[in-house]
Amino acid sequence: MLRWLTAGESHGPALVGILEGLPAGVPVDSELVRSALARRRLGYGRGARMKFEKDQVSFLGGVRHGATQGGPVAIEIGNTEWPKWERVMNADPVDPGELESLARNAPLTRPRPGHADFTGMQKYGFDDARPVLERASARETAARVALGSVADAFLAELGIELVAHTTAVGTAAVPDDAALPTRADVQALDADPLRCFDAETSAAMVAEVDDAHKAGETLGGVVEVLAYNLPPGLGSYVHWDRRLDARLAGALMGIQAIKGVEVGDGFATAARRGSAAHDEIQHAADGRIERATNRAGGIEGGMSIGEVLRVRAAMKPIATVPRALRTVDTATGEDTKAHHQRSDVCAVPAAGVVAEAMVALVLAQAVLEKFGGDSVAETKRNIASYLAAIPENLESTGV
Ligand SMILES: Cc1cc2nc3c(=O)[nH]c(=O)nc-3n(C[C@H](O)[C@H](O)[C@H](O)COP(=O)(O)O)c2cc1C
Ligand SMILES: C=C(O[C@@H]1CC(C(=O)O)=C[C@@H](OP(=O)(O)O)[C@H]1O)C(=O)O
Repeated sequence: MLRWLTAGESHGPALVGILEGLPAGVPVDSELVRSALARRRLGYGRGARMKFEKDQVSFLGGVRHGATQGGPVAIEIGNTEWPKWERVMNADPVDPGELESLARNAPLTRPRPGHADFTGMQKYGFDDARPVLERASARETAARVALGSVADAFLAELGIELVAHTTAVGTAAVPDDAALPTRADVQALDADPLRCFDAETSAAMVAEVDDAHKAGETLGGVVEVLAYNLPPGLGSYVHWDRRLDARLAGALMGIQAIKGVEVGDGFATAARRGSAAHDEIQHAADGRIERATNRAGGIEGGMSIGEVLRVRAAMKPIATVPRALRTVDTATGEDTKAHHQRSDVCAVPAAGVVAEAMVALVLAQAVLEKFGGDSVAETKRNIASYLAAIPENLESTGV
Protein backbone atom coordinates (compact mmCIF):
# COMPACT_ATOMS: atom_id res chain seq x y z
CA MET A 1 0.00 0.00 0.00
CA LEU A 2 1.51 3.30 -1.11
CA ARG A 3 1.21 5.90 1.67
CA TRP A 4 2.32 9.50 1.98
CA LEU A 5 2.52 12.21 4.63
CA THR A 6 3.73 15.78 4.77
CA ALA A 7 4.84 17.96 7.69
CA GLY A 8 5.99 21.54 8.08
CA GLU A 9 4.69 25.09 8.35
CA SER A 10 4.60 27.85 5.78
CA HIS A 11 7.34 29.86 7.51
CA GLY A 12 9.05 26.98 9.33
CA PRO A 13 12.57 25.77 8.52
CA ALA A 14 11.42 23.22 5.95
CA LEU A 15 8.65 21.04 4.62
CA VAL A 16 9.07 17.28 4.69
CA GLY A 17 7.31 14.63 2.62
CA ILE A 18 7.49 10.86 3.02
CA LEU A 19 6.35 8.33 0.42
CA GLU A 20 6.27 4.72 1.59
CA GLY A 21 5.63 1.62 -0.50
CA LEU A 22 7.28 2.47 -3.81
CA PRO A 23 9.27 -0.33 -5.50
CA ALA A 24 13.02 -0.19 -6.04
CA GLY A 25 14.40 1.02 -9.33
CA VAL A 26 12.40 4.17 -10.01
CA PRO A 27 14.78 6.70 -11.60
CA VAL A 28 14.66 9.75 -9.33
CA ASP A 29 17.06 12.59 -8.59
CA SER A 30 17.05 16.09 -7.09
CA GLU A 31 16.67 17.70 -10.51
CA LEU A 32 13.40 15.82 -11.14
CA VAL A 33 11.93 17.19 -7.89
CA ARG A 34 13.38 20.66 -8.46
CA SER A 35 11.84 20.99 -11.89
CA ALA A 36 8.40 19.88 -10.57
CA LEU A 37 8.68 22.49 -7.80
CA ALA A 38 9.72 25.16 -10.31
CA ARG A 39 6.58 24.38 -12.31
CA ARG A 40 4.44 24.90 -9.16
CA ARG A 41 5.85 28.44 -8.85
CA LEU A 42 4.72 29.42 -12.33
CA GLY A 43 1.61 31.36 -13.19
CA TYR A 44 0.48 34.86 -13.90
CA GLY A 45 -1.08 36.40 -10.79
CA ARG A 46 1.03 34.76 -8.11
CA GLY A 47 2.27 36.96 -5.25
CA ALA A 48 5.66 38.36 -4.32
CA ARG A 49 6.72 35.36 -2.24
CA MET A 50 6.98 33.14 -5.32
CA LYS A 51 9.61 35.48 -6.76
CA PHE A 52 12.01 35.73 -3.85
CA GLU A 53 11.65 32.36 -2.16
CA LYS A 54 13.56 29.33 -3.44
CA ASP A 55 12.76 25.64 -2.84
CA GLN A 56 15.85 23.87 -1.48
CA VAL A 57 15.50 20.15 -2.20
CA SER A 58 17.31 17.34 -0.37
CA PHE A 59 16.60 13.64 -0.26
CA LEU A 60 16.83 12.33 3.31
CA GLY A 61 16.17 8.67 2.50
CA GLY A 62 15.00 6.04 0.04
CA VAL A 63 17.05 7.11 -3.00
CA ARG A 64 20.62 6.12 -3.88
CA HIS A 65 22.62 7.01 -6.99
CA GLY A 66 19.53 8.22 -8.84
CA ALA A 67 17.11 5.37 -8.09
CA THR A 68 14.64 4.40 -5.36
CA GLN A 69 15.77 1.52 -3.12
CA GLY A 70 12.39 0.24 -1.90
CA GLY A 71 12.48 2.06 1.45
CA PRO A 72 10.47 5.19 2.37
CA VAL A 73 11.45 8.17 0.22
CA ALA A 74 11.90 11.25 2.41
CA ILE A 75 12.28 14.67 0.81
CA GLU A 76 13.06 17.94 2.58
CA ILE A 77 12.25 21.30 1.01
CA GLY A 78 14.04 24.07 2.85
CA ASN A 79 12.20 27.41 3.20
CA THR A 80 14.65 30.16 2.27
CA GLU A 81 12.39 32.58 4.22
CA TRP A 82 13.35 30.79 7.45
CA PRO A 83 16.02 33.22 8.73
CA LYS A 84 13.38 35.98 8.92
CA TRP A 85 11.03 33.71 10.87
CA GLU A 86 13.55 31.86 12.99
CA ARG A 87 12.41 33.53 16.26
CA VAL A 88 8.67 33.62 15.49
CA MET A 89 8.51 29.98 14.38
CA ASN A 90 11.17 28.43 16.62
CA ALA A 91 10.31 24.97 17.94
CA ASP A 92 11.93 25.80 21.28
CA PRO A 93 10.56 28.39 23.72
CA VAL A 94 11.57 31.99 22.97
CA ASP A 95 11.69 34.76 25.58
CA PRO A 96 8.17 36.38 25.59
CA GLY A 97 9.72 39.87 25.87
CA GLU A 98 11.74 39.30 22.71
CA LEU A 99 8.69 37.94 20.87
CA GLU A 100 6.62 40.95 21.86
CA SER A 101 9.20 43.28 20.33
CA LEU A 102 8.93 41.56 16.93
CA ALA A 103 6.42 43.17 14.53
CA ARG A 104 6.34 39.88 12.61
CA ASN A 105 4.96 38.17 15.70
CA ALA A 106 2.01 40.57 16.19
CA PRO A 107 -1.05 38.37 16.86
CA LEU A 108 -3.37 37.93 13.86
CA THR A 109 -6.81 38.50 15.34
CA ARG A 110 -8.72 39.63 12.23
CA PRO A 111 -9.52 36.23 10.62
CA ARG A 112 -10.00 36.11 6.85
CA PRO A 113 -13.33 34.82 5.54
CA GLY A 114 -12.62 31.87 3.27
CA HIS A 115 -9.41 30.84 5.05
CA ALA A 116 -9.01 28.44 7.98
CA ASP A 117 -8.24 31.29 10.46
CA PHE A 118 -11.47 31.69 12.45
CA THR A 119 -12.58 28.09 12.91
CA GLY A 120 -8.97 26.99 13.38
CA MET A 121 -8.73 29.36 16.37
CA GLN A 122 -12.00 27.98 17.80
CA LYS A 123 -11.01 24.37 17.23
CA TYR A 124 -7.41 24.39 18.49
CA GLY A 125 -7.87 27.01 21.22
CA PHE A 126 -5.55 29.69 19.78
CA ASP A 127 -5.98 33.45 20.40
CA ASP A 128 -3.86 34.18 17.29
CA ALA A 129 -4.48 32.88 13.74
CA ARG A 130 -0.71 32.51 13.11
CA PRO A 131 -0.47 28.79 13.96
CA VAL A 132 -3.60 28.07 11.93
CA LEU A 133 -2.51 29.75 8.71
CA GLU A 134 1.01 28.36 9.03
CA ARG A 135 -0.29 24.86 8.45
CA ALA A 136 -3.45 25.66 6.45
CA SER A 137 -1.32 27.53 3.89
CA ALA A 138 -0.86 26.00 0.47
CA ARG A 139 2.90 26.30 0.98
CA GLU A 140 2.44 22.69 2.12
CA THR A 141 1.61 21.70 -1.45
CA ALA A 142 5.31 22.01 -2.30
CA ALA A 143 5.83 18.78 -0.32
CA ARG A 144 3.00 17.07 -2.20
CA VAL A 145 4.41 18.14 -5.55
CA ALA A 146 7.80 16.75 -4.53
CA LEU A 147 6.24 13.38 -3.64
CA GLY A 148 4.04 13.49 -6.73
CA SER A 149 7.10 13.90 -8.95
CA VAL A 150 8.47 10.61 -7.57
CA ALA A 151 5.11 8.85 -8.11
CA ASP A 152 5.04 10.32 -11.61
CA ALA A 153 8.52 8.91 -12.36
CA PHE A 154 7.23 5.46 -11.35
CA LEU A 155 4.18 5.80 -13.62
CA ALA A 156 6.37 7.02 -16.48
CA GLU A 157 8.40 3.77 -16.22
CA LEU A 158 5.12 1.95 -16.97
CA GLY A 159 4.32 4.23 -19.91
CA ILE A 160 1.63 6.16 -18.00
CA GLU A 161 1.85 9.90 -18.74
CA LEU A 162 0.16 12.74 -16.86
CA VAL A 163 -0.38 16.34 -17.84
CA ALA A 164 -2.29 19.18 -16.13
CA HIS A 165 -3.58 22.40 -17.65
CA THR A 166 -5.75 25.37 -16.71
CA THR A 167 -9.22 25.31 -18.26
CA ALA A 168 -10.73 28.39 -16.56
CA VAL A 169 -9.67 31.49 -14.63
CA GLY A 170 -12.62 33.49 -13.34
CA THR A 171 -15.06 33.73 -16.26
CA ALA A 172 -12.44 33.02 -18.99
CA ALA A 173 -12.80 29.34 -19.95
CA VAL A 174 -11.48 27.15 -22.76
CA PRO A 175 -14.21 26.05 -25.22
CA ASP A 176 -15.67 22.57 -24.67
CA ASP A 177 -14.28 21.30 -27.98
CA ALA A 178 -10.70 22.60 -27.44
CA ALA A 179 -7.80 20.20 -28.10
CA LEU A 180 -6.41 18.32 -25.10
CA PRO A 181 -2.69 18.62 -24.32
CA THR A 182 -0.45 15.55 -24.04
CA ARG A 183 2.83 15.08 -22.20
CA ALA A 184 4.64 16.38 -25.29
CA ASP A 185 2.96 19.77 -24.69
CA VAL A 186 4.31 20.34 -21.18
CA GLN A 187 6.98 22.83 -22.28
CA ALA A 188 4.41 24.84 -24.22
CA LEU A 189 2.10 24.81 -21.20
CA ASP A 190 4.89 25.95 -18.89
CA ALA A 191 5.64 28.80 -21.29
CA ASP A 192 2.03 30.01 -21.20
CA PRO A 193 1.31 32.61 -18.47
CA LEU A 194 -1.65 30.60 -17.14
CA ARG A 195 -0.57 27.10 -18.21
CA CYS A 196 -3.55 27.16 -20.60
CA PHE A 197 -3.42 25.17 -23.87
CA ASP A 198 -5.68 27.54 -25.81
CA ALA A 199 -3.89 30.79 -26.79
CA GLU A 200 -7.03 32.86 -27.19
CA THR A 201 -8.42 31.82 -23.80
CA SER A 202 -5.03 32.38 -22.19
CA ALA A 203 -5.08 36.02 -23.37
CA ALA A 204 -8.57 36.43 -21.89
CA MET A 205 -7.30 34.91 -18.62
CA VAL A 206 -4.41 37.40 -18.46
CA ALA A 207 -6.90 40.24 -18.94
CA GLU A 208 -9.10 38.80 -16.20
CA VAL A 209 -6.16 38.61 -13.76
CA ASP A 210 -5.12 42.20 -14.59
CA ASP A 211 -8.65 43.38 -14.05
CA ALA A 212 -9.00 41.58 -10.70
CA HIS A 213 -5.63 42.90 -9.57
CA LYS A 214 -6.64 46.50 -10.34
CA ALA A 215 -9.92 46.04 -8.51
CA GLY A 216 -8.22 44.65 -5.36
CA GLU A 217 -9.88 41.31 -6.08
CA THR A 218 -8.79 37.66 -6.28
CA LEU A 219 -9.75 34.83 -8.64
CA GLY A 220 -10.35 31.11 -8.76
CA GLY A 221 -10.73 28.79 -11.74
CA VAL A 222 -10.65 25.23 -13.00
CA VAL A 223 -7.77 22.84 -13.71
CA GLU A 224 -7.81 19.53 -15.56
CA VAL A 225 -5.52 16.53 -15.15
CA LEU A 226 -5.19 13.99 -17.96
CA ALA A 227 -3.58 10.56 -17.67
CA TYR A 228 -2.66 8.64 -20.82
CA ASN A 229 -2.01 4.88 -21.22
CA LEU A 230 -3.65 3.66 -18.01
CA PRO A 231 -4.40 -0.07 -18.11
CA PRO A 232 -8.07 -1.02 -17.61
CA GLY A 233 -9.05 -2.25 -14.16
CA LEU A 234 -7.39 0.15 -11.69
CA GLY A 235 -9.72 0.68 -8.71
CA SER A 236 -12.87 -1.40 -8.27
CA TYR A 237 -16.66 -1.37 -8.18
CA VAL A 238 -16.81 -3.77 -5.22
CA HIS A 239 -16.64 -1.23 -2.40
CA TRP A 240 -17.04 2.57 -2.14
CA ASP A 241 -13.57 3.25 -0.87
CA ARG A 242 -11.95 1.20 -3.62
CA ARG A 243 -13.54 3.21 -6.44
CA LEU A 244 -10.87 5.05 -8.41
CA ASP A 245 -13.15 8.05 -9.00
CA ALA A 246 -13.88 8.34 -5.25
CA ARG A 247 -10.18 8.21 -4.41
CA LEU A 248 -9.26 10.79 -7.03
CA ALA A 249 -12.06 13.09 -5.87
CA GLY A 250 -10.89 12.82 -2.26
CA ALA A 251 -7.30 13.54 -3.20
CA LEU A 252 -8.25 16.56 -5.31
CA MET A 253 -10.65 17.94 -2.69
CA GLY A 254 -7.79 17.59 -0.23
CA ILE A 255 -6.00 20.46 -1.98
CA GLN A 256 -6.43 23.85 -0.33
CA ALA A 257 -9.24 25.91 -1.93
CA ILE A 258 -10.58 23.11 -4.18
CA LYS A 259 -14.38 23.12 -3.92
CA GLY A 260 -15.55 20.89 -6.76
CA VAL A 261 -14.34 17.84 -8.66
CA GLU A 262 -15.61 16.49 -11.96
CA VAL A 263 -14.78 13.19 -13.68
CA GLY A 264 -15.11 13.31 -17.46
CA ASP A 265 -18.07 15.45 -18.52
CA GLY A 266 -19.24 15.40 -14.87
CA PHE A 267 -21.96 17.96 -14.20
CA ALA A 268 -22.80 18.41 -17.90
CA THR A 269 -23.68 14.69 -18.06
CA ALA A 270 -26.48 15.21 -15.55
CA ALA A 271 -28.41 17.28 -18.10
CA ARG A 272 -27.98 14.81 -20.99
CA ARG A 273 -30.09 11.88 -22.04
CA GLY A 274 -28.53 8.46 -21.67
CA SER A 275 -27.80 7.99 -25.35
CA ALA A 276 -25.81 11.25 -25.39
CA ALA A 277 -24.12 10.65 -22.05
CA HIS A 278 -22.42 7.27 -22.36
CA ASP A 279 -19.57 5.96 -24.51
CA GLU A 280 -20.64 3.27 -26.93
CA ILE A 281 -18.53 0.14 -27.25
CA GLN A 282 -17.53 -0.69 -30.82
CA HIS A 283 -14.94 -2.56 -32.84
CA ALA A 284 -11.86 -0.58 -33.87
CA ALA A 285 -10.32 -0.99 -37.34
CA ASP A 286 -7.83 -3.54 -35.94
CA GLY A 287 -10.62 -5.73 -34.53
CA ARG A 288 -10.03 -4.79 -30.92
CA ILE A 289 -12.72 -3.01 -28.87
CA GLU A 290 -12.80 0.76 -28.43
CA ARG A 291 -15.08 3.51 -27.13
CA ALA A 292 -16.76 5.77 -29.66
CA THR A 293 -16.34 8.75 -27.29
CA ASN A 294 -14.79 9.44 -23.87
CA ARG A 295 -17.46 11.37 -22.00
CA ALA A 296 -16.88 9.24 -18.91
CA GLY A 297 -13.33 10.57 -18.60
CA GLY A 298 -11.76 7.12 -18.52
CA ILE A 299 -13.61 5.68 -15.51
CA GLU A 300 -16.66 3.41 -15.32
CA GLY A 301 -17.77 1.40 -12.30
CA GLY A 302 -14.99 2.94 -10.21
CA MET A 303 -12.36 1.43 -12.55
CA SER A 304 -10.06 2.84 -15.21
CA ILE A 305 -11.36 1.64 -18.60
CA GLY A 306 -8.23 2.10 -20.67
CA GLU A 307 -9.32 5.44 -22.15
CA VAL A 308 -7.72 8.80 -21.27
CA LEU A 309 -8.41 9.73 -17.63
CA ARG A 310 -9.84 13.23 -17.36
CA VAL A 311 -10.56 14.87 -14.00
CA ARG A 312 -11.19 18.53 -13.20
CA ALA A 313 -10.95 20.50 -9.98
CA ALA A 314 -12.60 23.87 -9.28
CA MET A 315 -10.65 26.34 -7.11
CA LYS A 316 -12.35 29.10 -5.16
CA PRO A 317 -10.85 32.63 -5.31
CA ILE A 318 -7.89 33.34 -3.00
CA ALA A 319 -9.17 34.12 0.52
CA THR A 320 -6.75 36.98 1.25
CA VAL A 321 -8.65 39.60 -0.73
CA PRO A 322 -6.75 42.93 -0.97
CA ARG A 323 -10.08 44.77 -0.80
CA ALA A 324 -10.42 43.18 2.61
CA LEU A 325 -13.68 41.53 3.62
CA ARG A 326 -15.63 42.20 6.80
CA THR A 327 -14.68 40.24 9.89
CA VAL A 328 -14.54 40.52 13.68
CA ASP A 329 -11.40 41.31 15.70
CA THR A 330 -11.21 38.37 18.07
CA ALA A 331 -9.07 40.38 20.55
CA THR A 332 -11.40 43.38 20.91
CA GLY A 333 -14.74 42.00 19.71
CA GLU A 334 -15.06 44.93 17.26
CA ASP A 335 -16.32 44.70 13.69
CA THR A 336 -13.38 45.29 11.35
CA LYS A 337 -11.71 44.26 8.07
CA ALA A 338 -9.73 41.02 7.63
CA HIS A 339 -5.94 41.10 7.80
CA HIS A 340 -4.06 41.38 4.52
CA GLN A 341 -0.36 41.80 3.81
CA ARG A 342 0.31 40.16 0.49
CA SER A 343 -1.27 37.35 -1.45
CA ASP A 344 -1.69 35.72 -4.80
CA VAL A 345 -4.38 37.24 -7.06
CA CYS A 346 -4.73 33.87 -8.76
CA ALA A 347 -2.96 30.57 -8.07
CA VAL A 348 -4.93 28.36 -10.48
CA PRO A 349 -1.92 27.24 -12.61
CA ALA A 350 -0.09 26.19 -9.42
CA ALA A 351 -3.20 24.32 -8.26
CA GLY A 352 -3.06 22.39 -11.55
CA VAL A 353 0.49 21.25 -10.81
CA VAL A 354 -0.59 20.20 -7.31
CA ALA A 355 -3.62 18.38 -8.76
CA GLU A 356 -1.33 16.49 -11.15
CA ALA A 357 0.82 15.44 -8.19
CA MET A 358 -2.20 14.19 -6.24
CA VAL A 359 -3.48 12.24 -9.26
CA ALA A 360 0.00 10.73 -9.73
CA LEU A 361 0.05 9.57 -6.10
CA VAL A 362 -3.44 8.02 -6.29
CA LEU A 363 -2.71 6.30 -9.62
CA ALA A 364 0.62 4.95 -8.38
CA GLN A 365 -1.21 3.60 -5.33
CA ALA A 366 -3.89 1.98 -7.50
CA VAL A 367 -1.25 0.45 -9.82
CA LEU A 368 0.65 -1.04 -6.88
CA GLU A 369 -2.54 -2.34 -5.31
CA LYS A 370 -3.44 -4.24 -8.49
CA PHE A 371 0.00 -5.27 -9.71
CA GLY A 372 2.32 -5.07 -6.68
CA GLY A 373 6.04 -5.46 -7.22
CA ASP A 374 9.12 -4.80 -5.07
CA SER A 375 11.04 -3.65 -8.12
CA VAL A 376 9.84 -1.71 -11.16
CA ALA A 377 10.78 -4.73 -13.29
CA GLU A 378 8.45 -6.94 -11.23
CA THR A 379 5.55 -4.46 -11.55
CA LYS A 380 6.11 -4.38 -15.32
CA ARG A 381 6.08 -8.19 -15.54
CA ASN A 382 2.84 -8.34 -13.54
CA ILE A 383 1.14 -5.78 -15.78
CA ALA A 384 2.27 -7.61 -18.92
CA SER A 385 0.94 -10.95 -17.69
CA TYR A 386 -2.43 -9.42 -16.67
CA LEU A 387 -2.83 -7.81 -20.10
CA ALA A 388 -1.75 -10.99 -21.92
CA ALA A 389 -4.40 -13.01 -20.06
CA ILE A 390 -7.30 -10.83 -21.23
CA PRO A 391 -9.29 -12.97 -23.75
CA GLU A 392 -9.49 -11.87 -27.39
CA ASN A 393 -13.16 -10.82 -27.24
CA LEU A 394 -12.39 -8.51 -24.30
CA GLU A 395 -9.22 -7.03 -25.73
CA SER A 396 -9.61 -3.27 -26.00
CA THR A 397 -7.51 -0.58 -27.63
CA GLY A 398 -6.57 0.61 -24.13
CA VAL A 399 -4.59 -2.62 -23.58
C1 LIG B 1 -1.29 26.91 -4.94
C2 LIG B 1 -2.17 27.66 -3.97
C3 LIG B 1 -1.80 28.96 -3.58
C4 LIG B 1 -2.59 29.66 -2.68
N1 LIG B 1 -2.23 30.94 -2.33
C5 LIG B 1 -3.00 31.62 -1.45
C6 LIG B 1 -2.66 32.96 -1.06
O1 LIG B 1 -1.66 33.54 -1.47
N2 LIG B 1 -3.48 33.57 -0.17
C7 LIG B 1 -4.61 32.97 0.34
O2 LIG B 1 -5.32 33.56 1.14
N3 LIG B 1 -4.96 31.74 -0.04
C8 LIG B 1 -4.19 31.05 -0.91
N4 LIG B 1 -4.54 29.78 -1.28
C9 LIG B 1 -5.81 29.22 -0.79
C10 LIG B 1 -5.77 28.88 0.68
O3 LIG B 1 -4.74 27.98 0.98
C11 LIG B 1 -7.15 28.30 1.03
O4 LIG B 1 -8.15 29.22 0.71
C12 LIG B 1 -7.29 27.98 2.49
O5 LIG B 1 -6.43 26.90 2.82
C13 LIG B 1 -8.70 27.62 2.87
O6 LIG B 1 -9.25 26.81 1.87
P1 LIG B 1 -10.21 25.62 2.19
O7 LIG B 1 -11.47 26.24 2.72
O8 LIG B 1 -10.39 24.87 0.94
O9 LIG B 1 -9.46 24.79 3.19
C14 LIG B 1 -3.77 29.07 -2.17
C15 LIG B 1 -4.12 27.76 -2.56
C16 LIG B 1 -3.35 27.06 -3.46
C17 LIG B 1 -3.76 25.67 -3.87
C1 LIG C 1 4.12 30.11 -0.06
C2 LIG C 1 3.30 29.59 -0.92
O1 LIG C 1 1.98 29.92 -1.09
C3 LIG C 1 1.37 30.67 -0.09
C4 LIG C 1 0.02 30.08 0.12
C5 LIG C 1 -0.83 30.93 0.97
C6 LIG C 1 -2.05 30.35 1.52
O2 LIG C 1 -2.70 31.02 2.35
O3 LIG C 1 -2.43 29.23 1.14
C7 LIG C 1 -0.51 32.25 1.21
C8 LIG C 1 0.70 32.91 0.67
O4 LIG C 1 1.71 32.91 1.64
P1 LIG C 1 2.17 34.28 2.33
O5 LIG C 1 0.94 34.76 3.06
O6 LIG C 1 3.30 33.93 3.23
O7 LIG C 1 2.57 35.17 1.21
C9 LIG C 1 1.26 32.13 -0.52
O8 LIG C 1 2.48 32.68 -0.90
C10 LIG C 1 3.71 28.55 -1.86
O9 LIG C 1 2.84 28.11 -2.63
O10 LIG C 1 4.90 28.16 -1.83
